Amino acid sequence: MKTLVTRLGLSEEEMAERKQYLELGERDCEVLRAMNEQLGEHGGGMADSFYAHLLKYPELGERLGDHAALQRLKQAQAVYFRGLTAGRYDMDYVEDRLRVGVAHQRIGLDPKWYIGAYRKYMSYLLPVIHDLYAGDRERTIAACDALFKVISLDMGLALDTYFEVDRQEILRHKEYAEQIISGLPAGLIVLDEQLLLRSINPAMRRLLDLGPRPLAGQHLSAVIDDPALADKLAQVQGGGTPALDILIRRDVQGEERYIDFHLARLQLGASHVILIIGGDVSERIRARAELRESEERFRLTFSMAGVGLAHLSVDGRILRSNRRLQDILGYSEDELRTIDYDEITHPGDRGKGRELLDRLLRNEIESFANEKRFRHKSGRYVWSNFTLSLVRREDGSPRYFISVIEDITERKQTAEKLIHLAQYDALTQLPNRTLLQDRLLQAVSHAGRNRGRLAVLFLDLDRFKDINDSLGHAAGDTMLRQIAARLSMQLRESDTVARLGGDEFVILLRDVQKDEQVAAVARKILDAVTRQVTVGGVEFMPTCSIGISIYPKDGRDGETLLRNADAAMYRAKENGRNSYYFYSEGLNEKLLHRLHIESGLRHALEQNEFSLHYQPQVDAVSGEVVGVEALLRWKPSSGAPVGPDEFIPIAEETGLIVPIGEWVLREACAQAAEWRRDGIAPLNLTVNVSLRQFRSDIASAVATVLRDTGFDPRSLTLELTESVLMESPELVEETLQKLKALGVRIAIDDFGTGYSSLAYLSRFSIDTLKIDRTFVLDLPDSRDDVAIVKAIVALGKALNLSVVAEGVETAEQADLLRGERCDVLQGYLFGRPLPPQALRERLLDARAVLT
Ligand SMILES: Nc1nc2c(ncn2[C@@H]2O[C@@H]3COP(=O)(O)O[C@H]4[C@@H](O)[C@H](n5cnc6c(=O)[nH]c(N)nc65)O[C@@H]4COP(=O)(O)O[C@H]3[C@H]2O)c(=O)[nH]1
Repeated sequence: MKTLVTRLGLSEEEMAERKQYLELGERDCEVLRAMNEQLGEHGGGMADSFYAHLLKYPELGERLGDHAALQRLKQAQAVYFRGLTAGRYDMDYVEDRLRVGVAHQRIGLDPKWYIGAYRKYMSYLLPVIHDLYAGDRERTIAACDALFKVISLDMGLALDTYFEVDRQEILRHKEYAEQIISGLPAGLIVLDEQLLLRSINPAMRRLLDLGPRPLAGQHLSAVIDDPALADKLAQVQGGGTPALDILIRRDVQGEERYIDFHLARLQLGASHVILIIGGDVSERIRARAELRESEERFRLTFSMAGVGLAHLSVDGRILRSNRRLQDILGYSEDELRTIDYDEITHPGDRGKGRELLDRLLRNEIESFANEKRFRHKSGRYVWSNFTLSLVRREDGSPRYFISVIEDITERKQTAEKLIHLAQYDALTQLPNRTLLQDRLLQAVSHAGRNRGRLAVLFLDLDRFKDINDSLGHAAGDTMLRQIAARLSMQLRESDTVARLGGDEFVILLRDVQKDEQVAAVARKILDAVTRQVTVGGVEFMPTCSIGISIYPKDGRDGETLLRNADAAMYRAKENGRNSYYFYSEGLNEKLLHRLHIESGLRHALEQNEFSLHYQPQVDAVSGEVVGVEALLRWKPSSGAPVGPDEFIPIAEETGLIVPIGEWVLREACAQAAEWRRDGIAPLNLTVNVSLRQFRSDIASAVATVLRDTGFDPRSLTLELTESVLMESPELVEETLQKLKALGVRIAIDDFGTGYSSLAYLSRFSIDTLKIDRTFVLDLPDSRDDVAIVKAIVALGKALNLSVVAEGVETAEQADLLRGERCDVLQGYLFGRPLPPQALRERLLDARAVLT
């Protein structure tokens, strides 16, 4: 109550002022006090009649409550009436009055009822007063006047209470509304018709960055000055549109902000207000812009991507495709829409990835990739790296697939080429050693499982090195290609012909039953190879040697089979070339021995392991030594001497004979020159020249040696075998002419053992024929040999050639040869090949005997 008193400003002074204004003085108080005592007996009746009147109005009845409440009210009313005329109107009185006012206001007793009740009180009291003062006009008027004054004071207080309580109520509502408005997340401005701000909430202040400054009464343009808004406001003012939306971009503290304003008109009686509700939608706008941007980015990435991209429906139709995919597959976007991938997938790749696709659909993997071939519109196939991923809806159900197709055709082709290069021989296109080993492995394990047999044929061309050396590599290559083609034609699909390198080929025959069968194939191959080839304009009759090993008896793995076939091939070569040979145990030892010799030979020259022996040649008639034949000896530092019959063919094959032969020539010429200087009569020096040497520009080698040693060319005879002369006639003729031009003589060794025609004897400028010792051996007993010897000597005489017989071991042989007019004899009968010193002594001795 004290608060109410304070709020109403009812201080002592105020009350004094009110009383003064109502002219309520002490005299009135005395009148009222005097009356109060006499009114005492009317208190109850007054309250009864008062309430009886009130209860006539049902609306009031409800408010006054039940009987008990009514009794309490009546008593309170009686106290009130007594207080009214008690004559003490101090602050306690004021509080009492206010209390009653508050109680009335609370039960909803409007002032009209209150004032009406006073009227009832007054109407009751006036006759009572009249009776009380028994017509004393002055006292009656004084009492009524005092009563009016105090009632007016009371009413004033009651009305103040009503107003104040109402005001408080209104203030509470207002505060409530303001709390709601200021708590709103949306900004709110209320404008009057003149667009002056009535209120603005904190959210709007924040939106517009206005701070706390007072704004009420200011024009809207002071806070938002935007023509678009002004335009919309005009529409809302006009009343045509009840609500409008507008988006405004503002710069707030350097930051771009978007505010969505919602304008509404609110009619309040005859006037109206305008509500502006605003919200910051920057995030939404930004998100939308970002989404648009990202969609644009995606669109660009999709269409410009360097790989083929497509969106596929869950049932596999192409919904959308990019440019690259259209290029890769050769279809337009519209055409692709009518195609599903399966249709254009290579039949061999169709089921590929099915399991992965199921896993993708079951959400076990996010994507998968595999390599597939797709049919280009032109019909050709394109190799692709195909990746598929799945885009799902929010509920997890499949929405569409994204496929990425990368054209890897070129990469695949390169890889295939590389594989081909790695497995095939570039020159002949035959499988190379790697692929052969693979096939061997397969064949061996297949044969092992099926108790089968297979054959490995190791083939080496005879004298291929000579072709390479004399005609060059291009010619050699042509030859190899031709041989490769011939070999391939001889074999079945299931067999393999491989080239190991150089002139070595290997043939793998599967499912062979008997050795005869293999031998038949080997013969067929020999026949196929031995057919004339024209290489570099020169005609050749190639031959080859074949070594054969059989699984399982000659080896249980590819490597052993190859090694043993190789060993057998060497044996075939030793057997006279153009033949085949089956591997047998012990062959490897021979091969090892051969390899041993070969490696020893490579160092023999520099290790000074060679020496020369000289075998005398005597005049058949006088018995005088007229010449010597230089014969090569090799004593490896690490072992026993090796005979020339053994190492010369190897030196020949490996080409080592060229430097070795040159050494022989130089050594022999130097030796003979030395003997000459020692005073030994001029001797004819015979030096053997092999085919290989002959081809390697022998003429210039001889010229150099002769110049260096100063040996007389006319005393030098080069001994060639018939096989040298069987070489290409042009080459032989040209070389022989060069040699003749140097002044050296030419002898044919082993005459009669070869197959060549006799024509070359006259065609080439041959000086000497040497009768092979095989014809001498059985003289004079063998009539055939006697006949041959006679024929050779006769031929030599007819062609004006000197004839030498070698291998003369007995006097009978010598007699017969002498009798046939053979010119020179050579053999153990006249002397074995001797080291230079021994020979020197012998020659010096002979000279001593002669002199
Ligand atoms: N049974 C028997 N043999 C006799 C008799 N008189 C000589 N001989 C042997 O017969 C061979 C004669 O040499 P060839 O026919 O040119 O046969 C030579 C020749 O073809 C080759 N050779 C030797 N030295 C050289 C060389 O420096 N260069 C080349 N390219 N080949 C050579 O090696 C072959 C063998 O030479 P050698 O072992 O020294 O064997 C020599 C010699 O020792 C005889 O009365 N009875």
